[in-house]
Amino acid sequence: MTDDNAIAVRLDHVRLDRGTRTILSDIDLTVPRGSVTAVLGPSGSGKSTLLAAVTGELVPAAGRVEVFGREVPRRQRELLELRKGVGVLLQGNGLLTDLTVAENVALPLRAHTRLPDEVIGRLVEMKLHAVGLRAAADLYPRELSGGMARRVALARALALDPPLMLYDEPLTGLDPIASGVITSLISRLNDTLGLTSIIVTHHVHETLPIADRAVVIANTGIVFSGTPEELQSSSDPLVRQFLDGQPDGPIGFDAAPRERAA
Ligand SMILES: Nc1ncnc2c1ncn2[C@@H]1O[C@H](COP(=O)(O)OP(=O)(O)OP(=O)(O)O)[C@@H](O)[C@H]1O
Repeated sequence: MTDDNAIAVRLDHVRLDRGTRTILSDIDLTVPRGSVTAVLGPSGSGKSTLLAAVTGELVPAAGRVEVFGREVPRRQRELLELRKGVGVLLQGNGLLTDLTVAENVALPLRAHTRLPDEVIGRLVEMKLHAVGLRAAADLYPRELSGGMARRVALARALALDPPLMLYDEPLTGLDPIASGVITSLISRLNDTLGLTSIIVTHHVHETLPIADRAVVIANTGIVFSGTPEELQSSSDPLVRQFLDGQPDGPIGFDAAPRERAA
């Protein structure tokens, strides 16, 4: 247990394995409440794996993961309770195609609350308003652009008013304008709703302007942690290779992450 209310997420000496492979090891990370933290790193470095440890989907092989001062529980019932407080926006949006936009956003409210239809309707309207899509309530996902679909998924992730938002590659597949809309929405929602946000991405240049903290993972560990300004001015060869997109250097882009003895 930590008594530090200023911390939303804390990883303490965490090791994360997938099967017999160690993906991340000895990870220490603190995410301050109210902040936007960008978790950056090359493809396959373990960014999504890190998020899976925060949602309790992946149990750490070693160490401890805390969300709002509580260790991420292993028992299903407690885990479900924790997950109600964690909004997750996945790359694929996960919208159900035979439901309207409003019905998609209502899903978490129907699954986790006993609110009357009328109240759910009002809440859905508010969430859609928050992402600028109130007028799209009766459309079906196939009628939406990629950027609109991502915003609907964002409204749905916000449905239960989670204090913590996790974004897994929120800009993938979006054009620069839609990317700009999503990044400014993430930032605005974080500030106006008093959330804490973790954004996992390889879109460094689009994400850093809205980030308070940046973390770079590579070669099974955290190779940088600091402010976006510190990141940009870092002369660490690993960090530079990643930021400048150089194929040769200390990060083996094409190689599978190194195996480590457990
Ligand atoms: N469910 C799983 N079972 C086994 N291996 C997995 C699983 N999920 C991910 N991995 C492996 O773990 C490593 C890290 O994957 P992860 O998806 O966390 O990386 P990432 O940094 O998010 O990559 P990307 O940017 O490509 O999504 C990869 O080598 C991947 O193949």
